[in-house]
Amino acid sequence: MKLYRAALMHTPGSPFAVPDALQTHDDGGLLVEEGRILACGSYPDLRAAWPGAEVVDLRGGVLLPGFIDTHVHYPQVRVLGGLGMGLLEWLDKNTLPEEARLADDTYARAVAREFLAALASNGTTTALVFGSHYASAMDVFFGEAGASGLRVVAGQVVSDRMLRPELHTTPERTYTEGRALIERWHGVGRSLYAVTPRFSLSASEGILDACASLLREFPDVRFTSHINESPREIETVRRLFPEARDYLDTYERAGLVTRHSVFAHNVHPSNRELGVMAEHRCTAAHCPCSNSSLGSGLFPLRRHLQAGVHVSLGTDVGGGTGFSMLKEGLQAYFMQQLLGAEGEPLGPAHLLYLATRAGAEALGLADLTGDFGGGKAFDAVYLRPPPGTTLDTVLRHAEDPGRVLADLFTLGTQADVAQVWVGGDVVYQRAAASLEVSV
Ligand SMILES: Nc1nc2[nH]cnc2c(=O)[nH]1
Ligand SMILES: [Zn+2]
Repeated sequence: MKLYRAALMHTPGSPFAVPDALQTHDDGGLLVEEGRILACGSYPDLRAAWPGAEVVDLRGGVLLPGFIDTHVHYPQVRVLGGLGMGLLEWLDKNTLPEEARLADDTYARAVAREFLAALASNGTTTALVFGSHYASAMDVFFGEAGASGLRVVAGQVVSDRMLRPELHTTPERTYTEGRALIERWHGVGRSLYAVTPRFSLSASEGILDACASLLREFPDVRFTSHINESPREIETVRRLFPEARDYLDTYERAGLVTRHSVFAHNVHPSNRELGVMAEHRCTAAHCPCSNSSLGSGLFPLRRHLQAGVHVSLGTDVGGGTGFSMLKEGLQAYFMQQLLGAEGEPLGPAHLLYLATRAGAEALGLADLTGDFGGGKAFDAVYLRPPPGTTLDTVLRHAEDPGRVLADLFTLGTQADVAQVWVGGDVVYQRAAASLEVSV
């Protein structure tokens, strides 16, 4: 039994629903046994109640629940930085040529390792991962994900039009390869499967129906895709699906809008779409860095909240600008500021919730991870800025926990991530002298 001692913060509730959702302990303790949290509270109280527990002294930094990235592309880590393009040009010129390279398993393995290492070193402990178009690259990915210790929900991406021929499949292969991957990997270790048509623009009704068949056969499997990202994309989908009422309807008619569905972006939704999403309790994964970089638009967070649609956060690497969920939270804040009177004012508690607990809820994993509640897995990120950095200076002068959290989102980077745990296992440790001091 270990007692981790640090300043700690988490959001067991939603700050969009309750005013005191942020819980903090300046001198906090987390009691952990076999990777599970037994208790979370003030260190002196826990120390008195469990005097025999081994103390891990992490004072000087802040312990947060591990970040949960609900939209990130495994094959795109090497093509980050493709600036100056809108979505469709960016896919065509920057991204799809790289995705085709994952036909080679050796290449795919190197990319998978880089990708998983980047998640862990940024403090992300759970990710909903858009996969590769190649089934063999997904076998490689799930193998590497198991070795990394991270929680991943991932699936083979499927498309049968409008991309490039080597990335296209058929409804039949969608079903047979998807089924084989689910049987091999869903529920194995910390991995789950997500059925993943790329977007309706590149999917025939046949492909969407094959995806629905998989979901009917494996009801516990998750679903993810893109929606309502850029005006040109939306217009093309309208032309490709003349019968559909709107973009969501292309998925809805196939039976793909469920509690297990996570739709990335949704920057330009209609009120009807928001109503249906709320009714089916699916999630919009907001990706503010990507929406800014690709010029997709300003996410209408308030309209989602007013309609009752659940919202989580994603980095959308490589349309986004990196793996940091701290940066993503800050960009979400910026975009609501830029919306003026239509923006939803976000405080640090909202940013922490969006980066952690909201993702766990989106993925149906809120009983397992996303906050430090008793019985949950010890999935955590320890942020400790190197001495002399601006964040280090600012934190020394922060007057209350809310301000500490705001400072972490404003100034925190990958360099401030000192250690990361999943289920009590260390999955990342910054190269330095050991931070664990047992007393
Ligand atoms: N941002 C983003 N949008 C997409 N829509 C279809 N594919 C993609 C992708 O790879 N990135
Ligand atoms: Zn994406």
